[in-house]
Amino acid sequence: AGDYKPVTAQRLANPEPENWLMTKGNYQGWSYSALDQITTANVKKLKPVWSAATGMTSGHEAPAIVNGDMMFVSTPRNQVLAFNAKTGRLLWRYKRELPEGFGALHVTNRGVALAGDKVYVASLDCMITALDAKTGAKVWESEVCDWQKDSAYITSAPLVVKNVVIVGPSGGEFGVRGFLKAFDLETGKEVWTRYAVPAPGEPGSETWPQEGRWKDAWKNGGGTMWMPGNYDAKNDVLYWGVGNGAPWLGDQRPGDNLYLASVLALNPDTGEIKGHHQYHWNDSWDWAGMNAPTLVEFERNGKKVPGLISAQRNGYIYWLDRKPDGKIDFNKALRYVKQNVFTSIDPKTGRPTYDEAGKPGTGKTATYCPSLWGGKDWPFEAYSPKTGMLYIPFNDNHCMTLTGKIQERIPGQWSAGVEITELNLKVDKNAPFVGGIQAWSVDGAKENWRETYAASWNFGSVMVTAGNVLFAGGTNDRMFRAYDARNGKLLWEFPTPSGIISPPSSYFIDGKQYVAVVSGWGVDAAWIQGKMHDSHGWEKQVPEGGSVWVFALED
Ligand SMILES: O=C(O)c1cc(C(=O)O)c2c(n1)C(=O)C(=O)c1cc(C(=O)O)[nH]c1-2
Ligand SMILES: [Ca+2]
Repeated sequence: AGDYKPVTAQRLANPEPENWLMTKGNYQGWSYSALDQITTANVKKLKPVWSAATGMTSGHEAPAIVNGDMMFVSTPRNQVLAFNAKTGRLLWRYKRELPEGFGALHVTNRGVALAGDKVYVASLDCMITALDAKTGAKVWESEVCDWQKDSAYITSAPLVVKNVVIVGPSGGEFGVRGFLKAFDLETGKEVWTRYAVPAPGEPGSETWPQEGRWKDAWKNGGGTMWMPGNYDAKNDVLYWGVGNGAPWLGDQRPGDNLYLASVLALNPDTGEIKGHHQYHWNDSWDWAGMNAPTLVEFERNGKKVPGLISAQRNGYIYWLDRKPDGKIDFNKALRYVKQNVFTSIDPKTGRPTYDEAGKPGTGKTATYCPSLWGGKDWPFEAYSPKTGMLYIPFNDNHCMTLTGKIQERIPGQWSAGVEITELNLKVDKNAPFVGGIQAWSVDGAKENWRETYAASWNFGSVMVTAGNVLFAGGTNDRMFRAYDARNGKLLWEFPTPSGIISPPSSYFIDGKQYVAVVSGWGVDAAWIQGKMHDSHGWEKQVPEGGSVWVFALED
């Protein structure tokens, strides 16, 4: 491909339907394709066009990113593959060896970012690397974190905004104080850093212990920003989700603990905080708030207003007002799975009150629902402007019993305040399902339809198209499925070699619409499957091994 079309800021702000230039397809985070060649009427005729093994096991969580006829797929263990998107021919392979002694809790990667003639990828060992899109040759690399000293690792896809590429490390279970860093696209020089937990004296620090036994809690307080953010290009505001508290037990850091379990509105040029909303204070469940909300407009008193919507791990869907200056106002929150902790939500502020019996503490056992994986973990929701619905891959009928303790923080080791062997997941044996998809009308704030899976969790992102087709993997039976986005009717399915936890994407070349997805089960989905084997007798393992799949309509 000698004619690689540079990915400009204008293209990112207004992506052509033919391409899939970023993880969720657009800056609003819609996971929506405006292509409509594949429809509810013809999707039955979808056939595989090409596939390719990635050569990696573990969880493949990156979408196929497409610009013109080039496709980029990142895989576990620091690998990027470039294919001809039409033929499947492998164009180049970049691989970065993991340093000796490296270990991480989640050995995965959620995708690359594109800008200009470069491909940006963050790696488990805390580096961000710019590659030449045409050849895969390394152009620059910069350090985001220190995997040894900070016990941090990166799984997130970076996000490009104007002239910077932004990413943050993981490590909420290792006591990492979360942050984002922005790097200059051309030189790789660091432009800004924004910590999610304020240092003493900074705004928000008053919500952390200032003295006494826990006065240093902020230093390892968590709040990792391990999922990519979204961006309001019109008002130039970045929205990024903030993860769980560290350790998990809130009584080891008394206070609300801003900005844990929150969404932050940031100035993309400086990292300055312009607004925030905290979903729940003093996070004690690993429920986090790392999923950036989806940018939509919703109806209020017959008028469309700019808003943010998201299904959070804590079991509630949030409608928030998005102000041009970055301020975020609470509008409403509705429960979408069983939740036994919030007893009420303040209608003005969104602040919940808790049933203390459902809040684990140090030496205190509590059972809470949903379990730490939440109503929805990291998989992306999707929004269709055609149906006006938000599609949520969800899991219900599961709870967790935890007993907190004081764990010494040793770099590189689990220190969440609970023994990793004592994560007591309890799935209701009488429940008719665990995983599923819910479709909610954004304006009407009500559930329109749902699909449920009797014998599987759902660990897959969903993607919706202008042909009103909703594509979804996520189940342990290895299927890739297409639903009617209007009513949830199953229209087509195809078994892939492994289970699918990567987000589907769509693109268009030479008159043909393609749908791509990466098969490759692993990480938490695989861990949970093992637990379900023990408790429910489900198949112990879903076959592992990554492969890229591309589908189109038969001629
Ligand atoms: O606190 C963190 O830094 C952090 C990072 C990650 C990650 O980077 O994948 C996960 C989680 N937490 C987490 O709580 C979680 O449930 C989870 C599931 C997965 C996955 O890939 O299936 N990653 C992560
Ligand atoms: Ca976590």
